[in-house]
Amino acid sequence: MRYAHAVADVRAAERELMARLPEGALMQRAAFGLATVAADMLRDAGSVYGSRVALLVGVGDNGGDALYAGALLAGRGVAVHALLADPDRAHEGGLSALRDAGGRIVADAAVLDQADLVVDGLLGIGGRGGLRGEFARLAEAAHESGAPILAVDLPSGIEADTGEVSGPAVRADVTVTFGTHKPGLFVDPGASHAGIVEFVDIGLEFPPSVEPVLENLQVQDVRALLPAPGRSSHKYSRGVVGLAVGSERYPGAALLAVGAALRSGVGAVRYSGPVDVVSSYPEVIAGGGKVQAWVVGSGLGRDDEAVRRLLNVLATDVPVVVDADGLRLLPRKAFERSAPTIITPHAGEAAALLDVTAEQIEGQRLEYVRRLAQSYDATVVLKGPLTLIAGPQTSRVRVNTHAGPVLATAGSGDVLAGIIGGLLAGGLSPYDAASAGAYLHGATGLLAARSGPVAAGDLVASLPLAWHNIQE
Ligand SMILES: NC(=O)C1=CN([C@@H]2O[C@H](COP(=O)(O)OP(=O)(O)OC[C@H]3O[C@@H](n4cnc5c(N)ncnc54)[C@H](OP(=O)(O)O)[C@@H]3O)[C@@H](O)[C@H]2O)[C@@H](O)CC1
Ligand SMILES: Nc1ncnc2c1ncn2[C@@H]1O[C@H](COP(=O)(O)OP(=O)(O)O)[C@@H](O)[C@H]1O
Ligand SMILES: [K+]
Repeated sequence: MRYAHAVADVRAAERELMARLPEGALMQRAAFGLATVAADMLRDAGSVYGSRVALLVGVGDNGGDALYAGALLAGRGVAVHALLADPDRAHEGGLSALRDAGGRIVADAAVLDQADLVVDGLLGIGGRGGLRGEFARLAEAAHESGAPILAVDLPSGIEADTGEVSGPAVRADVTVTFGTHKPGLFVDPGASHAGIVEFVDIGLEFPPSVEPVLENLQVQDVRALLPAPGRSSHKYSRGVVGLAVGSERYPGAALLAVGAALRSGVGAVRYSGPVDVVSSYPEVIAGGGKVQAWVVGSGLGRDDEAVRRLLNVLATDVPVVVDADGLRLLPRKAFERSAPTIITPHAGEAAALLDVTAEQIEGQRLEYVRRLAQSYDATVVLKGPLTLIAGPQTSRVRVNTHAGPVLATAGSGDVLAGIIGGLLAGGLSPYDAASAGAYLHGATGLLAARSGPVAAGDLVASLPLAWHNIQE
């Protein structure tokens, strides 16, 4: 598992560690990690020795990290130039280290045009709001230069705790983050500014009483969650999932969701609805019956019959996944259920559920995924390039990073709903089913994309191998 911690907790962990270390040791660790990544980038682009690096330096320790890393690079034969957002307030120790190593402090931003790499040390976890004044001008000039940008700790201008971006902000190619991930590196729009995130361990420790803000499942976490049939398993003990999805108008949604559910580790799949799924999937049991979880909503349409099918499912006492049209039809009180509910909105559906705009959702995804979980008393899968999962009982949010834009194809959401439903019937908790489901869905996309452009049916076809690869 990877974790992201709140700034206040990072500061506390930093204080605790600093008290046990010689002064400046922590910044040296950060700077060493930063310089190592910078040197790797320079080497990949040609060579370290003889290359040119420009540092953007703010007024806090983030700028200090950049200056000390610049000194290390200068010691390896790199021409390092530092541009200071506020020369009177730049990190003193860092400035002298850079000068002593042969680096130069300059006022002319033209150095950016010759740079092989720009290091963004304008703002770190002390930043608030978008970049102001000279900070914004330096960032703008760096973008215009076209040089690759390496952000220190996080791209300057993004909110570390939320990923919100309320003004000018750096768009980095790579971000080196220290001690723990920052929530803003996992939540859009901030995460989309970070590029590839490299983690540098500086020895920060978090006591068990400190809750991370975000959890990011790794392959071994998903492996531990996926149900594995045992010697004495039978089809009913493995779980039966029911799907009330698809309609005469949207038959494809039923085929996709059912196809995915069949490959999600369950013992059997029941289908309730007007679509002929049995011709394509003879394994399916047509009609209702006892199930351990339901999926409802994908391709349901929005007519009276759709409402009837939705309410029938919501009236059951088993966990339910509500997707797509089901979310549009949902009366708020329908969530007063005896069993858990999972909802799988994209930003547009989330906006309708909360009576706000999709832009508001996209701008504050962490805030809104939590708000949805609270106000609907449901586990929420807020879909997008980085899908967030929140539960009604926990303030911890999970994020799925194992995905790619290949998933942005019609019917992809139906596949996800089928996978989550299957995992739910297989006995996973709603929170685990939703987060492992998002990972597995992402894995099908990444796998299918190896053979070229991908249709949602290819995600279904890739599910067995994606599952197998996770189990290896
Ligand atoms: N914690 C750790 O474990 C370790 C931390 N380390 C490093 O320290 C970094 C944090 O350093 P930090 O606390 O000095 O804050 P930092 O972000 O450099 O500067 C904040 C200052 O900028 C200003 N300012 C704010 N917003 C602004 C805006 N929008 N536009 C313009 N200016 C703005 C504001 O000043 P103001 O002008 O408001 O007085 C504020 O005081 C951290 O990210 C990591 O890199 C590592 O060295 C080792 C381990
Ligand atoms: N750019 C992207 N990168 C990664 N995943 C994406 C991206 N765009 C969409 N997705 C994922 O693809 C799926 C799309 O689902 P949805 O919006 O319901 O589409 P549809 O209704 O066409 O099935 C979601 O799981 C979402 O997280
Ligand atoms: K930065």
